Amino acid sequence: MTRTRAVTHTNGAKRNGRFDRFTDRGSRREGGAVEFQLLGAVEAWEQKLQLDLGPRKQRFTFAILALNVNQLVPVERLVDLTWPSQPPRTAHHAIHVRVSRLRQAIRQCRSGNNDADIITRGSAYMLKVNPLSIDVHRFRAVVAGARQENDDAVKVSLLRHALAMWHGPPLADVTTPDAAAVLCHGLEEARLSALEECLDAELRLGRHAAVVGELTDLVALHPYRQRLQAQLMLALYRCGRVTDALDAYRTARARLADELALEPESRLSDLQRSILRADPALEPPRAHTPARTQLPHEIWSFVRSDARSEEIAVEAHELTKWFGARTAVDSVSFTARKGEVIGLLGPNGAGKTTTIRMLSTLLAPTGGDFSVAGVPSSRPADIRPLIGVLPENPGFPGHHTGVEYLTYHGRLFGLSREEAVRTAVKLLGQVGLADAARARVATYSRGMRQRLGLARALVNDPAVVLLDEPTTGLDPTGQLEILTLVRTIAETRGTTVLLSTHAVPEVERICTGVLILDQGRLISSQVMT
Ligand SMILES: Nc1ncnc2c1ncn2[C@@H]1O[C@H](COP(=O)(O)OP(=O)(O)OP(=O)(O)O)[C@@H](O)[C@H]1O
Repeated sequence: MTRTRAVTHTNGAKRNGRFDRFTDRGSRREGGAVEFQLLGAVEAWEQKLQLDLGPRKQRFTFAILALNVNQLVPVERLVDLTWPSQPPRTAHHAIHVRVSRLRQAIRQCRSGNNDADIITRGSAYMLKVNPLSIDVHRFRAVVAGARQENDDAVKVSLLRHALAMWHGPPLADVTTPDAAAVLCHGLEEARLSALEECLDAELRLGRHAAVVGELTDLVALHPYRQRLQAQLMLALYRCGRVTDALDAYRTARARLADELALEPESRLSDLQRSILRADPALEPPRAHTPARTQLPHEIWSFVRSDARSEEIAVEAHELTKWFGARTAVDSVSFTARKGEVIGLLGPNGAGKTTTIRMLSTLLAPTGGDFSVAGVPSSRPADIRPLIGVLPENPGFPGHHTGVEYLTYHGRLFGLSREEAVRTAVKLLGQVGLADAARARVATYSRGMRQRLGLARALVNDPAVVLLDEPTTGLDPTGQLEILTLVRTIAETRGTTVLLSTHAVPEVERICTGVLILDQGRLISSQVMT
């Protein structure tokens, strides 16, 4: 028997990277604190339950109090903001009623860690709560924390986490964009700056291929932001698309001249000159050495899903499978902990798929056993809700749209129709398929289908994701996209990933540990540094 423990990171970014970019509610951690959302629709959530904050105008009042959390807001100010031109005679009374109802709603769910309350002082109101339970304030705190980070991988994960708190324009369902812009002064600029910083860090990490598409879209949306233009030029250049990089410069310069009568900033013109002379300084950096996060504990504890990095997610004990006289998997034992990405590496016929299929409960082991999140393999029906699986050749019904397909799977896991649709839309956004959500799967490329398969594997918010050769058949860009997604899933959700592959570079790129199989036996295990 070979007994292996594929753990003990030296990689601080991966070990600490349990921020829940993919669980869009940071509050879904233990303790049941309520999370208030202003970035998009104005909502309140306690775990997976939505708290009713009342009709639109009542939620608008709440939004003002939440933006000014722990500060007294005079009722006059609430009246002015609610009725900018001519308040009705009953305005004060109306605000009073709204605040009373909001107070009731908030107090109703004062379970667990929720200590939110609205207090009255004279003719002013104050929402009293930890500011980090409000997404706007948490966004700013996480971005500020990310700026202190020296490790670009951690910086990127934090910034992506912060950016994923945005579900739409601030206060989207309670007021007009103009009024929201006045109330949320500087917030959109803060979002764009965070995005630019994140993309700079991605480029420093050598992830130009992964971000070039995102940058192309961003430049189209924000044609006058020269930092984005420069990032796009650099990404294109590093992808070997020198002509496109120079075209991007020409387009930017022409647009600035025609529409704003401006010359490009030196960052653009210098970059263009560097590209023309193939300056070696533009080459992508070498692999980076991660450092420990420096995020302050208070913010960190709001960001990551939990601190139990030693929690065992999968434990296999002498796992064995025979097919007749053939031994496909032979006494394989290992442990994988929460948030690890473990590569199952080996040549054809090594037993990778059979191992994945046993852990997926599709095949019963001939010998040995395993557990997932503490549930033993003798209870496969209880394991299934804890895992997400992307098989080697997943079948997709081409006539369904992406959103229909994921909604269907969400329903299979017991989500209400509304929850299933919401989950489907959220996951499609997270795997980069938002634009294709309503297109039929038959029209998806192979890379898009693999991303859809990953989204499907996440529908039930699993503790463990099992991926069988997820990059097979993809071009290098598609491979990189899938690998980046897989790493992000582990870093942001704390999900444990077991991934089978033939490819050593894939393991080197994203795995925290590797199990090497040959002829069914575990011949080596290593922690990746
Ligand atoms: N259903 C089956 N019936 C009989 N033999 C099987 C079956 N499934 C797998 N095997 C055998 O078990 C061994 C391990 O196969 P497995 O598919 O797990 O390997 P693998 O490492 O995933 O290979 P590949 O990289 O080619 O997918 C092989 O010798 C294979 O022929």
